[in-house]
Amino acid sequence: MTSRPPGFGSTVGETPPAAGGWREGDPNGRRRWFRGALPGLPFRIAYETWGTPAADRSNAVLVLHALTGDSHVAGPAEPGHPTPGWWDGLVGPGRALDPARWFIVAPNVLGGCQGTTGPWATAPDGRPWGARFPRLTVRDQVAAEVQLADALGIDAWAAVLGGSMGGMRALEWAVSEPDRVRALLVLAAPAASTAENIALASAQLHAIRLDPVRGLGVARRIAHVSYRSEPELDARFGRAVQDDGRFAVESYLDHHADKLVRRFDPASYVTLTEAMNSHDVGRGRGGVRAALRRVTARTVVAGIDSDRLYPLRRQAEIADAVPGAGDLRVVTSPHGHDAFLIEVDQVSKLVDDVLGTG
Ligand SMILES: CC(=O)SCCNC(=O)CCNC(=O)[C@H](O)C(C)(C)COP(=O)(O)OP(=O)(O)OC[C@H]1O[C@@H](n2cnc3c(N)ncnc32)[C@H](O)[C@@H]1OP(=O)(O)O
Ligand SMILES: N[C@@H](CCO)C(=O)O
Repeated sequence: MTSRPPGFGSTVGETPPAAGGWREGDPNGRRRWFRGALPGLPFRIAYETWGTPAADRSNAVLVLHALTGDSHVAGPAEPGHPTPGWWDGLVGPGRALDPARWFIVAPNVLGGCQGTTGPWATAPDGRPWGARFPRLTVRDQVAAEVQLADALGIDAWAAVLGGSMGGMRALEWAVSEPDRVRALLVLAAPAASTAENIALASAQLHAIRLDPVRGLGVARRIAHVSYRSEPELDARFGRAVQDDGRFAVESYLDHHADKLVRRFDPASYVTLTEAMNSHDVGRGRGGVRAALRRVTARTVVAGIDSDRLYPLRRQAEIADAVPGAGDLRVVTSPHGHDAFLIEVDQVSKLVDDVLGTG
């Protein structure tokens, strides 16, 4: 964790949280908070759980969300939370994550804006953190989640599951805390963010620094193109033009931008994007391959055949280096990176295999 360079984010973090943000309160009666501290950063983590912990906590599964996700893995849209659970189809009786068997824990990431401490929150001096919020790494985020596990009495997770940014944290958990992760699913995530990932993020960060609110919309448009595949966009929208004169694909991106701006904090988006840029499990550990050899979890690594953000070779690298990981698993989908949210049947099968319930 480092403080920001002088001048960083002069326009970032001064915006009030967007109206309707799911930052406070307990709208679904399941959200809980844990208070912890990293050096210079007292924090709270909002989390939701499903199911009942076994006396020895041996049935605990950690589910980690992606960039704009949160603790609401399952359940309907709610007041203040305009989207249903992001893996709603995976949680429930008879589903891959059955609360009758598993104690499912889903925290909102450190630096996020859906209940957990982020730049939107109040600093110890009583003023909003804003642009003073420390720069976080994925390792800091996992360190905070380790404190949550300690508080819940979970010595080792039966499984840690994550897609995209959640997959980065899942992998970091398995590398930094190998004794505490018995099984691991890394889905559509890399061992380290690549030059292209950082380049795409750079354009998004510049947009937000120019104008936090409109910039967040631009950032989402840039990002969303990378979340879908070129053939899909072509097949769905082609060159169609709407009555209002916009290309249909422009209108589609406008829609996703508007939705995100209404529910997400620009400064959190910056914090989380910078954390993803920091992601490199090999840093200070002798490189990626050496770091991945630390993993002792029963591991399933999966990618999506149409993912252009984290192409399959990024997951092949992980599957190749993690001891006993076996072959890379491939989710077949036209939808690109977002398939980790969309292809519920295929992802359920992966979760079954990780949990040994398939
Ligand atoms: C990790 C996380 O979990 S984040 C939380 C969930 N994720 C998000 O909200 C991220 C943003 N959304 C997405 O990434 C995707 O919508 C997913 C992955 C959730 C779902 O993907 P899909 O089912 O393929 O939805 P798709 O991307 O086609 O978007 C559908 C929306 O676009 C709208 N849309 C489609 N075509 C157009 C168009 N030409 N003009 C305007 N809007 C359009 C639809 O009306 C629909 O709107 P709604 O979501 O408000 O109902
Ligand atoms: N749609 C996903 C993509 C990033 O993985 C999100 O918004 O979190």
